[in-house]
Amino acid sequence: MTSNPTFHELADRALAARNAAAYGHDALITCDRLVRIFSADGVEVQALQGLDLLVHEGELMALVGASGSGKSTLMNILAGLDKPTAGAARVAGHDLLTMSARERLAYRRETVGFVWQQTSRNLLPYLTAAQNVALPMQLARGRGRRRAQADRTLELLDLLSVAECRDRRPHQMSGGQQQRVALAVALANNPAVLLADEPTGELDSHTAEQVFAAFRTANEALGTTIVIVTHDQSVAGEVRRTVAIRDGRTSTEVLRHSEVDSATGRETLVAREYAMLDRAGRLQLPAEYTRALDMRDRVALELEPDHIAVRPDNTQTDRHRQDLETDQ
Ligand SMILES: Nc1ncnc2c1ncn2[C@@H]1O[C@H](COP(=O)(O)OP(=O)(O)OP(=O)(O)O)[C@@H](O)[C@H]1O
Repeated sequence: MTSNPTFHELADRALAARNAAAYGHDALITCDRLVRIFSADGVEVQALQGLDLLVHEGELMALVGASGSGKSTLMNILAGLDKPTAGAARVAGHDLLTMSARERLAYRRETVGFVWQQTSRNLLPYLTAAQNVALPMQLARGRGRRRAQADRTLELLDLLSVAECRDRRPHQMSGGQQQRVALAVALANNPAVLLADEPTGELDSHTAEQVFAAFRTANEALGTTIVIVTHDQSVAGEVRRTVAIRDGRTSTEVLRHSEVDSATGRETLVAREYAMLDRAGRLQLPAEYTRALDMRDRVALELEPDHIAVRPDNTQTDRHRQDLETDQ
């Protein structure tokens, strides 16, 4: 039985709630119960159904999920190209729900950079690589400081190992070179966040590796926070954190860290999978786990000192067995 709280206890609780850090206060990207509903021909599609996600400054992380799970919807919202229906989304201090059209334009030019899957969507075909990289700087800051812009253009092309492409137009470059130049374009204004939607989707595995290496270089050398949507297992397997989206919500997360074998001195990457617990206490159990134990509709929970046990609901099978026994 719970006793009624005293006035002092209530006052302490109110103070603690006021002082509690807001969800995601120290994150660069905060998605808090994000909802996006599309209506087409009178039919509603809930592309995001209360998605929670935190990304911290300096992270390089991957988002994975089946087709239709909501990855592109989330990326378009983070890119400032689409608005959520409900919930909260903040990127580098910008509130993506309440931004004015003018702030949205500045946000897209200066706070986020993006690289899309289709190489043709990333680069202007009639400009050289160097002109493509310089363009966002000219649009954001006007035509002044041309020397500084030219220097930064060359630095970025050099950093991403495509300096030799500076005077070539997109059709004179390979697919991998185009994506690395696209990365330089996206980094031109030194964005806080770089978003990439299947950037290696149109490339063979060897070229994909080189392009992914360029993303890693950008993350390590410039400290840019990077979120990559990918189907590519070799990309998803190489980042420290992979978040899976299922039915418009974050479902599981794989964290990787390196461990050094004390005997051989060899370094290996160790991965561990976690399920996401949202703030309402909801948890998505992996489908293969629930299938393996034939868990449906209802499960039994038991609180143990250091874990919570989730067991199949045996009352249904017990009742079924009792029914059979009574029939005999
Ligand atoms: N503009 C739109 N109008 C109506 N429904 C949409 C729209 N955009 C997305 N959807 C729907 O929202 C859901 C999520 O789509 P989304 O494109 O975000 O998935 P995805 O995970 O990126 O898939 P894929 O890997 O195939 O690109 C899907 O059911 C999709 O049909």
